[in-house]
Amino acid sequence: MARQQTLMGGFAKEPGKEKDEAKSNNGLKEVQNGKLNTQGQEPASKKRSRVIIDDSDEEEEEAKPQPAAKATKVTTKPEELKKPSKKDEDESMEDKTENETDEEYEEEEQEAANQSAEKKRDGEAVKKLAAIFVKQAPTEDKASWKEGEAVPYSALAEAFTKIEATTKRLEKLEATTKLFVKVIQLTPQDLLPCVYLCINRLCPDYEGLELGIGEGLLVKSIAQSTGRDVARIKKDLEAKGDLGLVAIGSKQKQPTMFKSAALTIRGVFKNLKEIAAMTGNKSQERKIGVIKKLLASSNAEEPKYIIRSLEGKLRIGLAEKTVLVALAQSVVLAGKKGKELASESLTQELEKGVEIVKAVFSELPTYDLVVPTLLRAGVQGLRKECNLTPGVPLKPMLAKPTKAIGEVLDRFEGKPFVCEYKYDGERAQVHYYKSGTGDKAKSTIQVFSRNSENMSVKYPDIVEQLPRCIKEGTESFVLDAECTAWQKADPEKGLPARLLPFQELSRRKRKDIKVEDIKVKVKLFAFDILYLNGKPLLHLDLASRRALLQKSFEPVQDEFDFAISKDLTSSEDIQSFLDESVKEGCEGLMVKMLEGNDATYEPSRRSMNWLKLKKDYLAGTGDSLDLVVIGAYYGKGKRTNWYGAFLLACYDADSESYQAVCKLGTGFSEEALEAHHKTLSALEITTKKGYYDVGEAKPDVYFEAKIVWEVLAADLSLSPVYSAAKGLVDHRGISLRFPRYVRIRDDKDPEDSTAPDQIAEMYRKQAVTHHGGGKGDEDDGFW
Ligand SMILES: Nc1ncnc2c1ncn2[C@@H]1O[C@H](COP(=O)(O)OP(=O)(O)OP(=O)(O)O)[C@@H](O)[C@H]1O
Ligand SMILES: [Mg+2]
Ligand SMILES: [Mg+2]
Repeated sequence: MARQQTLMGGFAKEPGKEKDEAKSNNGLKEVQNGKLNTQGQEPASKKRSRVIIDDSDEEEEEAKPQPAAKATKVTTKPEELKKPSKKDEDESMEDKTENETDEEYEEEEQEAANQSAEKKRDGEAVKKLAAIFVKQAPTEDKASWKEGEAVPYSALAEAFTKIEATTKRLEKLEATTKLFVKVIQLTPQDLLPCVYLCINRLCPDYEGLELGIGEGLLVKSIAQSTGRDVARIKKDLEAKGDLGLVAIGSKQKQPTMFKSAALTIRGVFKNLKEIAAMTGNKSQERKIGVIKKLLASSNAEEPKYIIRSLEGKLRIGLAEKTVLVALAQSVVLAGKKGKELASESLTQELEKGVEIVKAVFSELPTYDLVVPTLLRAGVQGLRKECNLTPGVPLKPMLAKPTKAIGEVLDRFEGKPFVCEYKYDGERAQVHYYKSGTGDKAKSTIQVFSRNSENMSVKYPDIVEQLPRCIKEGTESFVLDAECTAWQKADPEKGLPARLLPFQELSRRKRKDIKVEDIKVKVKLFAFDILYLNGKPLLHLDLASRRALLQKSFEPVQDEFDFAISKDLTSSEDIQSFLDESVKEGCEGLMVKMLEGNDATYEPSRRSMNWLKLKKDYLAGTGDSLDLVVIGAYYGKGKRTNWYGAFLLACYDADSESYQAVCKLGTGFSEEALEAHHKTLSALEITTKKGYYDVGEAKPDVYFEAKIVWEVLAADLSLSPVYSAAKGLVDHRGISLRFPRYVRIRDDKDPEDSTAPDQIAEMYRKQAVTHHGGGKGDEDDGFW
């Protein structure tokens, strides 16, 4: 059966998708041959549809979609942050010198607790779960379907209902693991779509297919499928605030005429993919057609989850990292029965499994390869076969903000570090690999954004320029670099070549770009290398990686260079290097640990081993924030035609909710206000979304959460009005004082906006700095 062979998520056999399917099957074939190598694959060149400023006539459902569980960071529970165990406390007390301040104690305890919290939490969860599984083997649970049959969607909806009903991570993990175990035992080919539905995604980010269907279209679909008026549905939506619930309610009001075939996991997943891929003429009607069918066949809680999946927000509190832990555990558990489960070593085996799956996934973040390999070769096989592979972008390492040079020196405590220019452009992860031999040999260059979006279409000039900087002997690589707007020297006017500000870069078109038409030239500044000639380099320290980087590439005028760097130690030298970087058009410096275990590359982590020191740090909050526009206030006086101010929010990945953080009305030029009005008015929605937590804020209109803005503030304060980071520092939320608009961040998705715990950290740090000095705490990135 064709369907059963397409483990890789390529169920659809529609015209125009053969390439994808070939790619998927190709990946599968290679995995089955016991060799994992995506190098023979075609580059994924599908582009994500995005909202573009000045392009607001795009249809609603074509707007930039937002997947739900795209958690890219860990939010450590506040109670775990604040209360290190008694033992930890005792141990850390021993090291302290007399003259350290209380704030420093707190900061250090917090840092230590934070660093190990995630590991401990996973370890404990695994132990507790093992105990549960020993008592009641998940492998012996009854399933609602038979071996080999397509897994019914109801099995997933039931698991979702359990997961949604609890706030305990352990219970969420247990329900997810049990479902996966059954799927592996009875219908393993459905595991991949099952995992994707749990994280509410359709494919890896770099393939660019996303959910996030607009409210209007969903309302219409519900109306048509249940024979109710659009106006009534909207009324219900205002009352209930959740389209999922509205869908269930509407179905209950509908007379049941005949019973249609039950939905299956693979069927729903295939339909979601089809809907997301529909574009162009009549796509709106076609989408409604598929959604209507899905709703017609759905029962009980199913319509709720279908609608929420389509919206792009599942909101059952199931973070991707929990799904990944469940995946690892279920693979370990699936083959075990009775006695084997009771064995002492089960806990260790589960812990090891989780560790391996997480480590491998951070290097090769694609379920399309990880899931089939796990099914075929188990956890041990996964470690052997799956590694960082050019063609599959990894989540970049991120930096911690600092407020003063003293803080940088404190952090590195005499260990060697390097200061580099912090270029103000766009992050570019450049992949290069060769495939085929002889006449068929070809090399592929791909440029990925910080969101793993394929930017090769936006930057055909990088693709064209790149081969010139590659030295002989460099056969394959993954580079970490910043792509900046660049002005060539003008000898006639006597002007030297120079960096251009970020705004110039954002003027570039995103689609249909021809190299000859490009006005804004770009230059690439490489600062790291993650893979070279067939070998991943993540585990080497930065000093070694840098040496390899410099050995393998050469600067090309106006096209490619290494990030300018200096190994400095004194604060005076750092200060003058910072001033110099700013004079050259940079944002400041990046300061990085150079040697030892703390200098490895940590994918997706906002690490203490990379610090950013920006020119405008020295006053204010230390860093700008990237916030989502969720509402607006009508303008007065000169601004009557446009919005006068906006309601901004941060994104909390754990609760999949947007938390209001401030009202913003300054920093805009008239042109900017006009352009924002054009973009945002197309995103207006009927009522506040259930997942917007706005506290006491009362904007005049709400928007779909799509647009991210960079914002600066004088400082942060506790607020009875706004809900951001509520409970992390205080029972009140945190708000920005004197916020001002800086620019649009179209390289960030709403889910990549500043997180509540970053805001809490900025607030705490500000309080500490008022007392002089103090360290930030480690953020565990995705993990
Ligand atoms: N030498 C460098 N080393 C590392 N990153 C650099 C360097 N020069 C410029 N960058 C850029 O700086 C970014 C980190 O600082 P920045 O404040 O711009 O982050 P951001 O994109 O706003 O994200 P966030 O604020 O979430 O960290 C990197 O992601 C990278 O794009
Ligand atoms: Mg930047
Ligand atoms: Mg930033």
